[in-house]
Amino acid sequence: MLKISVPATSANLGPGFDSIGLALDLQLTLTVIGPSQTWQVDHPFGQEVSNDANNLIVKTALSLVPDLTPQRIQVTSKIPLARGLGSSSTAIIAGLAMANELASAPVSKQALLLKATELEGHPDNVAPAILGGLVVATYVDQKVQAVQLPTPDLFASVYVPNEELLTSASRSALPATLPFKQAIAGSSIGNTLVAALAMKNWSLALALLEQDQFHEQYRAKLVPALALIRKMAHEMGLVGTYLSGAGPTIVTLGKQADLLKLQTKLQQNPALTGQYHLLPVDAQGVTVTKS
Ligand SMILES: Nc1ncnc2c1ncn2[C@@H]1O[C@H](COP(=O)(O)OP(=O)(O)OP(=O)(O)O)[C@@H](O)[C@H]1O
Ligand SMILES: N[C@@H](CCO)C(=O)O
Repeated sequence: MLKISVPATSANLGPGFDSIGLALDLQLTLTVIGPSQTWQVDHPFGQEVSNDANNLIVKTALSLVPDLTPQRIQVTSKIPLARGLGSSSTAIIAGLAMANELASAPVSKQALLLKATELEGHPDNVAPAILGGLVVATYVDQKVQAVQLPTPDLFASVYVPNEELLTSASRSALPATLPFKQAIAGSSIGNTLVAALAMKNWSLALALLEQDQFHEQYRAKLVPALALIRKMAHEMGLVGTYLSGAGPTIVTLGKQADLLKLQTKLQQNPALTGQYHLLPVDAQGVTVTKS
């Protein structure tokens, strides 16, 4: 039996738009039961997600290895769909990893990263989901370059609103161009964030997480919880709140004990009735086990 596990990811990390991502310990697990007449996908997502060859996992697998024998597969996942925790990336990577294992000529991890990035459109979810931990990556001219930074000694307070927000809808709120001065400010903040993360200067990193210039201000109207949670965290002396991926999930990074207190306070607010997770970083990335 083949089992594949892929972590959720929180992309952007403030100013790291389309570039920085963190793997979190909330997993999608795919089990390949065995060959079948047709593709069959048992999953917990209801009718919104197809359970045959049209499923994103299967379509992705077939895009890598078109002549794969159909299989019966079982998917379990606690990662909510279309909420900013990289669910589509977990499906893409699970599909690619399955195809790679079943193929007669498997491809390298770097080739899988390129293929996953092409399918997702940007590397900030797929790169940490493959490599684990904290990854900074760029995808320009069909070329992906990814660097794994030291795994941060931080936890993530994750607030998941009840409503879905598709990445495509959230990207349509973004401007076509940025003024040069704003782009330079955004880039310098992002660069300094990467330096702070590399030097394990967590207090500076947490402050810079809140200084994005690329996307949060344009998406703010779609994600009212961002301003609210940031304000409530500030009232407790905590910085490090940002919009996870395309939203609507809001993440605050910090020390586990501080985040527990923050969540207790957030849960008392009648405007914050979504789901809460307090997650460690996933340092493994995708894993494959055979038994
Ligand atoms: N396990 C899965 N199996 C099949 N399809 C999936 C699975 N997970 C996600 N999808 C598809 O991906 C869509 C969500 O992708 P989208 O990029 O909008 O959000 P996300 O990946 O959860 O968030 P973000 O990219 O902001 O982190 C779902 O509506 C569904 O169509
Ligand atoms: N960087 C992407 C992540 C979501 O897929 C975005 O913010 O749109």
